[in-house]
Amino acid sequence: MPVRAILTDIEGTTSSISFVKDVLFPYARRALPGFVRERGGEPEVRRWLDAVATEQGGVCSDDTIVEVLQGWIDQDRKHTALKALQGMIWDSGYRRADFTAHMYPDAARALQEWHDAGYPLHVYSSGSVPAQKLFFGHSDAGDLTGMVSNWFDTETGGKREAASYARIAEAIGQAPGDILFLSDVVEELDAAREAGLQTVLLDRRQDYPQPREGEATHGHRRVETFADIGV
Ligand SMILES: CSCCC(=O)C(=O)COP(=O)(O)O
Ligand SMILES: [Mg+2]
Repeated sequence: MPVRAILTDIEGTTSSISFVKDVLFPYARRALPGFVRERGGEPEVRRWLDAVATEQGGVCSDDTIVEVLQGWIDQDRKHTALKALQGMIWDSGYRRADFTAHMYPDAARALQEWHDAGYPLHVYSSGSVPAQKLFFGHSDAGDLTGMVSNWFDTETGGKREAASYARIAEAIGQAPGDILFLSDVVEELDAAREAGLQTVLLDRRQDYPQPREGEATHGHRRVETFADIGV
């Protein structure tokens, strides 16, 4: 089937899981107490802190909210409030050049080639849209934001829900069957396939030392790098 647009995940797909788990998450974990102390009064920050308190059953002190959020980081919870707050914290890390975002060279190369060939590129990640833009804007391969037409996060819906992919297809104005979704998580690919998208599983040795083969691929086409996708 022809592909007319590409939708990609970030962590484990364009970029290594270890950069997110070993650099970004610990950075946010450490910075959280100071961030909440200094910026907890800003409406855009308070809105998400209040969302955490509500989920905990009501009124909570800021110290408790910080502990809850740090626990969610440890569990890799893909909670929209956590992701929004993490994005705000990483902003200063990127601006101070404390780190650049990992981007596999094969991913940067393929995205550039597809962009040059006229394929619209879109991103769908559990990271908040501002965090995605920071990530692509401060990547090891330079500022890649100009290549991306649309950004989607969990405000569009969960990545394991077919309805999210239907919403994305609608938003970008493409028939679901014309969109190729790339991810390292089979449950996300299952949801995308249910919505009618084409799918490819990224199964990178650095991120997944044990190849996912046979039933573990859930029938999705499996590649180890973007160079093998061959749009
Ligand atoms: C792009 S922000 C940093 C990554 C992150 O927080 C995350 O949860 C990534 O999840 P993904 O959906 O890209 O696998
Ligand atoms: Mg991923």
